[in-house]
Amino acid sequence: MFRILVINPGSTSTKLAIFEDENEVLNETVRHTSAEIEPFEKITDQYEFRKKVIENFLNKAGYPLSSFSAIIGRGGLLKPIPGGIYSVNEDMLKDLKSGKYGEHASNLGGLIAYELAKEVEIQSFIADPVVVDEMMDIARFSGHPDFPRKSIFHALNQKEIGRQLAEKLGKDYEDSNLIIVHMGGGISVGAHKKGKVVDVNNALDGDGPFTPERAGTLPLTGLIDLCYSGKYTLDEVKKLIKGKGGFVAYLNTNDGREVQEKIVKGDEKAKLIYSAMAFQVAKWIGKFAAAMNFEVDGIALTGGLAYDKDMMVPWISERVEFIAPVYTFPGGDEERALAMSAFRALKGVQKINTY
Ligand SMILES: Nc1ncnc2c1ncn2[C@@H]1O[C@H](COP(=O)(O)OP(=O)(O)OP(=O)(O)O)[C@@H](O)[C@H]1O
Ligand SMILES: CCCC(=O)O
Repeated sequence: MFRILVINPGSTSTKLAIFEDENEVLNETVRHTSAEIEPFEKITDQYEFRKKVIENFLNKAGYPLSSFSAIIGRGGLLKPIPGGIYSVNEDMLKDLKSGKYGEHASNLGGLIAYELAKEVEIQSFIADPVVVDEMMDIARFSGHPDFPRKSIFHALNQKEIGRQLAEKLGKDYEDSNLIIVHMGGGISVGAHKKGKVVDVNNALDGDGPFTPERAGTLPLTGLIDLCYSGKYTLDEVKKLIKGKGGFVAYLNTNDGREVQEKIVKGDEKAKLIYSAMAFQVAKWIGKFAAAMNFEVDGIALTGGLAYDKDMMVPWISERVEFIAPVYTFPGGDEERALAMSAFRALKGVQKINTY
């Protein structure tokens, strides 16, 4: 029996799971408020904070590190690579630590998996990192050659949910046209055409709907003026867009459930902001339906906000269900997707890639 520890650091949470072969033994989501995260200037500064969360989880669960066969973490901003499982090696560690390809919570997945695995001399992996790139060439244009569009998104969950949605529709993933919307701390909307994510918003880089903690696409001239106003440093502007944008900027929270509670208590501003997010998500779904000539078999809503079946889900669905049937996969299935990659690699039935 293989016992696998799964580490999934998201922008607003750390999700942890223990699998024994294909069976999930434990799964816990530790949520991090914006007040908790804000003091950390860089993602790597969160290393000790997140590692402690994992150690507490293991202590509480009563599983010593030495009882695991392998550790798999969600990764990470790396050079663009094909999907699959990768062992964490020195080159990967260097890129994750330096933030050469950017900063994201999932960079910590590979880093912490490696350090913990080293302590007990077991293998560490990452799988389907956020940089998986299957974009069609026509989608790479932004409008200026200095700014090509990039494929950075919730690849792990989008691929897993794509497969689950295709199965629900009685089709093969490789033979379906799907739109998958992951709504977490960040939001990505992906056009999955015959098993490839041919177009997707860059969820990290001012491209897409606004999110619980990100500004999404902004009016460009206003942003340029702000950059040159002398009021903000470069890091402050970056934080304004990612970390202090979206719900955080409008409502001072990154928690969708808190926004819901405000709405239920009659807060009209909260209702308007929450419905504006649903409106923007629906518009991006329409955009990617056009990217697939409106030949869409199904639409999936997943990520934390897809738990909200009273407001977020119906407010999006009512605008887009004429395109294709809408299904929800609340939360997603990232931990299982990671664990199954590690399981297949340990069994020797999936090739382990070298970064
Ligand atoms: N029942 C719920 N209703 C509404 N919002 C919810 C619910 N449960 C979680 N959320 C919200 O979903 C968001 C977090 O989603 P998720 O856990 O998928 O994100 P994450 O893993 O932190 O980040 P990301 O998925 O972008 O990497 C938060 O705003 C959280 O408050
Ligand atoms: C880039 C995908 C993950 C996120 O939005 O946080």
